[in-house]
Amino acid sequence: MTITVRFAPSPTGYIHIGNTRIALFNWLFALKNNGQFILRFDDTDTVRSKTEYADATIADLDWLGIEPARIEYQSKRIPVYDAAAERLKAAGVLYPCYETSEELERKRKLRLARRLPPIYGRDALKLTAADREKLEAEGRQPHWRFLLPNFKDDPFAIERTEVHWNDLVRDRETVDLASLSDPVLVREDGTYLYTFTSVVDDIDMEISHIIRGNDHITNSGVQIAIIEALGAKVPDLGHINLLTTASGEGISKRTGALSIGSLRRDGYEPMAVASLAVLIGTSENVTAVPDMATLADIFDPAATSKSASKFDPAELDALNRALIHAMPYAQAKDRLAALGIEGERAEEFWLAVRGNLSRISDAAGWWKIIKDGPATDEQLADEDRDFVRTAFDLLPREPWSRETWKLWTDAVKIQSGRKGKPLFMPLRIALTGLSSGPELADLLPLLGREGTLARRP
Ligand SMILES: Nc1ncnc2c1ncn2[C@@H]1O[C@H](COP(=O)(O)OP(=O)(O)OP(=O)(O)O)[C@@H](O)[C@H]1O
Repeated sequence: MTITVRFAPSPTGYIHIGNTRIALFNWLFALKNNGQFILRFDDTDTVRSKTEYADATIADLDWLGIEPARIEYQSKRIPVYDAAAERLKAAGVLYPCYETSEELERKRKLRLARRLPPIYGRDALKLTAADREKLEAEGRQPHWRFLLPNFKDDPFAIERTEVHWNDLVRDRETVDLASLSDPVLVREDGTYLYTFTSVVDDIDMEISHIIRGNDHITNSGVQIAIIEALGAKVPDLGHINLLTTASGEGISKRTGALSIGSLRRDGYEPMAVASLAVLIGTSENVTAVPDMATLADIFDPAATSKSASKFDPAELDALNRALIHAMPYAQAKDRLAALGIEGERAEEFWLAVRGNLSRISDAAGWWKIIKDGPATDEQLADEDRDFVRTAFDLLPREPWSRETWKLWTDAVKIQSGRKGKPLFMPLRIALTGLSSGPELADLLPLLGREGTLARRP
């Protein structure tokens, strides 16, 4: 079987870490199974959907390393939905309703008062052709509901009807259709709802596995009924737990919080974001995975927990540092060049400083310290000034290597009687203007004898 998956966001805002978890689950599933990944924009809501958001989503996915085999826009596929809607109408399972929202609300209250479930009572099914003509003559346009199957001859009886599937993540899953209203699939203005367009596209695009957030579980029950009414095979389904903020709040595109764009601008590495977005809330250890192929090997949708998981940016910081600390120069090269860090010593510089960086952009500060002189954060204490001056007189001759620092400080130790922090810290401050940073053994060859002497207080 060809594996085809899709990520189907609505372009109504910038995708966030929660959406990204779903995009990545689909992408890794495709990678692992030699399948294809379709990006499909659910942009039928023409008021809220914006091209700018769709373009930003493509760019965000690209930054993460997700390259869709196809990009589809539902707004360009209306004739496909028209044809499928006609088929459901012809089969008698898509029926016109004329109630206004006020009328529906009144009926809902009446049902509650009668201790009936507050769902749509299917009154429209009782309308005759003459009733409908009359309503339309009054200027009412119908919206169309899908008749959920109730396996009884009497369509007015709402019997207990359960839909089951074996979820990739949650094992046996059940939705009781009797507790749901017949869903509206076509609005009064003829536009289609997501519940419908998504099913039609999943069939048309031969989606083999639908992997999405567990906010869609009820939808899935309804959609299975629609897929069956259209005579198609139900894809395998997997519902992934949702991510919340560190304080437990929901994440929505509407707020813009934890958007991929903002994480990228904050200097996080794509694989730090991907590692956390995929491994959080699973039984796997959360580690910084250096590339997608390795993440695909580790990835196991069945290991996902059923309850929501908190996305903590502090964890992202730790993963980001771990990736940078181990990052080869070749991988950082272009971004370092964009910071002005290039030339024959750039690689040596990178290897010296990467262990101290939280972001690649932090390298610029160290490059400046090496090129232009110490930072001004820390000043030498008066009592250390003479000690440092004398120490500089003991600097070894060139050529300089990683051993130079030890040679130098051994000599300084003998001459001054100082050791440990009282010996090293004043030298570090004189050389860098900071009280912490990369190994001085690595910095000395970069500074060279002349550059080091220039820092003599
Ligand atoms: N917090 C979340 N955690 C995990 N998955 C999520 C989260 N929010 C949405 N998703 C999933 O992202 C995919 C794209 O959904 P959609 O575009 O509707 O996103 P949304 O953020 O829920 O949208 P909106 O905020 O506009 O309502 C869906 O599979 C959905 O289940």
